[in-house]
Amino acid sequence: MEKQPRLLASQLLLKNSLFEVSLNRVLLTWKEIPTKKKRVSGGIHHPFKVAGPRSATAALAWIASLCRVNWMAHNLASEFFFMSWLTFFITSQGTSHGVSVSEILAVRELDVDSGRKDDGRWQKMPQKSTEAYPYAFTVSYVERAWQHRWRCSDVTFHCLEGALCQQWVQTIREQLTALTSRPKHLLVYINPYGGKQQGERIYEQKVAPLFTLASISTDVIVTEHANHARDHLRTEAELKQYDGVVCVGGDGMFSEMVHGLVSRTQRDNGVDQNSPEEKLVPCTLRIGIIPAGSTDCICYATVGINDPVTSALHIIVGDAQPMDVCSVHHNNTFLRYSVSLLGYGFYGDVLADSERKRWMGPARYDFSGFKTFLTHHYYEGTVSFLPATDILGTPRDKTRCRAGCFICQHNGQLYSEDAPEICETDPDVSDSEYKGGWRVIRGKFLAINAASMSCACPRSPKGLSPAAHLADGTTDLILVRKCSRFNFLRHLLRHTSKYDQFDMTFVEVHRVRRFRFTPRYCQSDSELDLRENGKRLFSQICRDHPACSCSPAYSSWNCDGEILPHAAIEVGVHCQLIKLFARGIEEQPVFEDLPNPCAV
Ligand SMILES: CCCCCCCCCCCCC/C=C/[C@@H](O)[C@H](COP(=O)(O)O)NC(=O)CCCCC
Ligand SMILES: Nc1ncnc2c1ncn2[C@@H]1O[C@H](COP(=O)(O)OP(=O)(O)O)[C@@H](O)[C@H]1O
Ligand SMILES: [Ca+2]
Repeated sequence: MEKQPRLLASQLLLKNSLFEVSLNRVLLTWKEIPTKKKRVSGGIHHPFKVAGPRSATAALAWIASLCRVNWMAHNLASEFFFMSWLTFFITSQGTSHGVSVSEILAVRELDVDSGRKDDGRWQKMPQKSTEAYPYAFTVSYVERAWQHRWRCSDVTFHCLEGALCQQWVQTIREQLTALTSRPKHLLVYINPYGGKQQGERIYEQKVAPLFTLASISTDVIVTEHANHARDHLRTEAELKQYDGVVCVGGDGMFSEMVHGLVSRTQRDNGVDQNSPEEKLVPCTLRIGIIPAGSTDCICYATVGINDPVTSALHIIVGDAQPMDVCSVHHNNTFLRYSVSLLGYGFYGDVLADSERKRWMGPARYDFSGFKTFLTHHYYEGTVSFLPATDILGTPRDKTRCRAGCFICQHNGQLYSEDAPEICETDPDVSDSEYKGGWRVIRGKFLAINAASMSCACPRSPKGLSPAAHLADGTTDLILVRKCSRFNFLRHLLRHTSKYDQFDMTFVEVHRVRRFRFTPRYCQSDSELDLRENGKRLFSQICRDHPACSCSPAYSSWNCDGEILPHAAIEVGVHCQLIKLFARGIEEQPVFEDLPNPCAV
């Protein structure tokens, strides 16, 4: 990294030891000044002094718990490396600590005499420092914890003189003000009925205090009915005064934000959403999501964890992650947008069944998932798709979409240059054909899924399509053909293990820019409206299947947790149409459970 000029450098007291503290445009660092008196015996006390547990006993307990968790999570070989790394970590004499200025949340002066911070919070002051170093300031910053979690950590420095203390506070504040990507004013929507109905509590207890700490002002709306947030965003909200919109809820609530914002942007720019070929205008406002839902796959796949504090901190530091959005049309009429899963067959049936069991909370998906698995329905139809052949990456890659993803950058660039679509030559598949660059596949499917991102969630930490990208302008079309119950179970279980769910003869996956689906029994003139005419056409099917152990003619589409009213749809991907307050999943050291000691 280019050496940055120092803005400030002082000797300050931290936990009764003198530290050389320095600040430049990118880093705040503090390094203990060794004195004979303060020499620390046994390495364990030292590295944890600032960033970890507050005593050696606590540190040992903490390490023990990490080992326990790690033992369960990793195999023996990785355990060995974990212990070697930990031994190195414990015995190293590193005493420098650093935090990136972009991850400082706030700085405040401390009223040492009263032992009270200027935000009204109390803290215990060490006796020695109050006497010798009577002025103090506290820096709150992002600390990385286990499995992609972020936490707010504090470090308090004590100064000999009040002027020096003020100079530090003022300089850090100036640095923070210069970070223009940080939001100052947010519009927040809370769904009080999402997930375990904890949205309001989560916001009040975990998120609002962090926004206050970071001097972010908010207008908060607790939604009163479904689509309240969508309609407010689309028509009423005075968006110019906000730096972003935030929802507290699940993927359904996030979908409302996307619909409100995307529709508003198209309307303001005179774009007709009903035309499937229309190029949509990207939204400028960023969307934040505080997870309080049932699946929380948007958070899981963009941040790495469904943790409200982590998501709030990503909003505060002003992260920006572009994301693809699929538009779904039927007969040149706009139906919905999708950012995660479009699923026909299995996931459509799970959703349709689970909607009647909302009272069960998130467990409804497990119940309906099991029930749908037992029914084992398949659906006939034709899938046509435009393969994305001009891009980097395939759905079978081992690499994953991570923070600063090169594939998303590269393919996003291609998309904005409107690169021509190139098509493969004839395939050697009996029930598929090519038509003008489109590939056509007819068959009987247990599931047809389009994953525009990995769709990782607590039920499936690697997701429906582990190598899918958040912002590459494509969606991964997964076709699961009719197979035995046993094989389908094997396929489903592979979503929860390290084994490849696509490496099965009845599963195929294609990275596509557009696709269409037409169910076999689709009436071309008056297309069946599933919402009004939800009954399944068993009688038609039974003529084809005399034994009558058959499936209904139609499933429904699960579009990010909403049921679509039509089975025949056309889908197009709009590259990087929206931006989230996120940065993609950060790469972590091999042993993810360890905190980052911020050593420089
Ligand atoms: C026998 C073991 C089966 C394990 C299968 C696990 C596969 C799970 C993949 C789930 C992908 C979920 C993609 C996200 C979909 C959400 O948009 C949607 C709505 O979420 P929310 O608003 O929070 O309610 N969730 C679902 O459709 C749930 C699907 C669950 C299927 C078991
Ligand atoms: N106040 C409300 N009352 C009823 N439904 C609501 C309300 N606010 C939002 N919704 C709807 O609730 C649905 C589920 O919300 P979501 O936050 O995604 O929770 P979950 O993850 O449990 O499905 C969304 O489709 C949203 O439109
Ligand atoms: Ca994508």
